[in-house]
Amino acid sequence: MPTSGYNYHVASNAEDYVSEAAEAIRVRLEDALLKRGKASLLVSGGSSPKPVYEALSRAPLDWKNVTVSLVDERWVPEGADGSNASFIKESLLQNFAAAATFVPLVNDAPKAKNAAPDIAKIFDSTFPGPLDVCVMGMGTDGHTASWFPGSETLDAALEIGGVDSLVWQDASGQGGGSGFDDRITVSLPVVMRAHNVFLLIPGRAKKAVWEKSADKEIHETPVTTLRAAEARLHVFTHEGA
Ligand SMILES: O=C1O[C@H](COP(=O)(O)O)[C@@H](O)[C@H](O)[C@H]1O
Repeated sequence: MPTSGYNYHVASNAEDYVSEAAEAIRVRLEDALLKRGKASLLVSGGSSPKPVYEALSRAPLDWKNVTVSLVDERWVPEGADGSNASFIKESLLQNFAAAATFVPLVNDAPKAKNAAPDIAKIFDSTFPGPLDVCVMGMGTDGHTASWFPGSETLDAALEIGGVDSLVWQDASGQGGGSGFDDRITVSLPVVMRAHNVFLLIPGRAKKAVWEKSADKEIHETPVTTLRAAEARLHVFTHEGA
């Protein structure tokens, strides 16, 4: 399988996928902490990265100097169903990782559209430079972050020369956002500037979606655009169910 310059890690089972991905992320965070005394980590919600987050939370890093935020958020208050913030607090920000600083992507505005510029200001001052690690998930419809196929707002997120770090998205495209259509997401330029981009897509079904996406157009299968990160992209999957 040609990988156009990115790193493709195919484990033989789910257990190895989890330990290998968690270790690879740990190494990049440790490297940033050694070089700069601090590290930045953006994480996705979803089922795919969950066991990796649980393993990473037990890594004895200098977590008090790690700032964590989200790749995307569904526009629901923290604690409500579908909240990526709650999910990250329950999966990643436990054990040693409980010492990290967390920056949410939601406020009490009624719609993400109106809130995105204010949240972007906080995001930009928290993360003025390239992120150390950006962890992406993927749905079987080929979305990553909240970049949904067929969404009318997708162009704003994928604009390569765009200046907005965070944009509002209406996920009610072809597949929809699982009932969570009002969303905020990082834009493609933020991900493309990151020092390390991890795509966590466990199992044969997601692996097949990723491999087929090589020939797809980005509006049809947005995840394919991550290939542009080349050697900074680390894809972790496994051959199991
Ligand atoms: O809606 C979302 O879904 C994707 C993938 O979720 P998964 O459950 O299929 O792993 C996730 O990456 C994204 O952060 C989330 O908002």
